Amino acid sequence: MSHSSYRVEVAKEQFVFSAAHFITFAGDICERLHGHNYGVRAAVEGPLDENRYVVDFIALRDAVLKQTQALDHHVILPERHAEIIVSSDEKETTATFRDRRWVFPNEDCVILPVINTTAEEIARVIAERVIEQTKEQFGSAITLLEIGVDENHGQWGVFRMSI
Ligand SMILES: Nc1nc2c(c(=O)[nH]1)N=C([C@H](O)[C@H](O)COP(=O)(O)OP(=O)(O)OP(=O)(O)O)CN2
Repeated sequence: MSHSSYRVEVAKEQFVFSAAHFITFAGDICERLHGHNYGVRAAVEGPLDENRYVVDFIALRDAVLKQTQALDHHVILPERHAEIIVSSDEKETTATFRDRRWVFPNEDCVILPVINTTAEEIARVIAERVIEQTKEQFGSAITLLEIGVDENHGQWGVFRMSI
């Protein structure tokens, strides 16, 4: 049986956010704090509406842009890592990994509901927020949302959710 679908994609030059992070990998290796100029793209699938749109890609563009701007020029920290412990007081946010410690002004930080601040996990958080932000406008029109986050000129983490 053949299968056909419609899809809109947005991959704009403005979808860049410059942010600092560090991840752990291979069990107990913890990167040094470093930055990336992250790129983002988004795609939505679903049937065509009365405009012959899947969704208005201007609305999708604006929703993605809001999320990239929220991350731009911040330090991205994980909320759910077992060993990177993040805590904030009224002024500062402190992250620790074993005997290492980083301290930042609160306003410089974005703490995300992720285990590790990988491109894949950042993509998931952006996807969840885009869905939340557009749910009234897009309603039940969309069957799939995909968000890609590029860490370094072609190294993409992609999250796809069926809706
Ligand atoms: N699937 C994933 N793999 C990797 C991720 C990721 O998010 N998902 N992340 C990393 C690290 O964050 C790493 O810092 C990637 O940064 P990058 O600068 O690309 O790494 P390089 O060591 O190659 O840096 P250069 O400065 O370009 O030499 C790793 N893997």
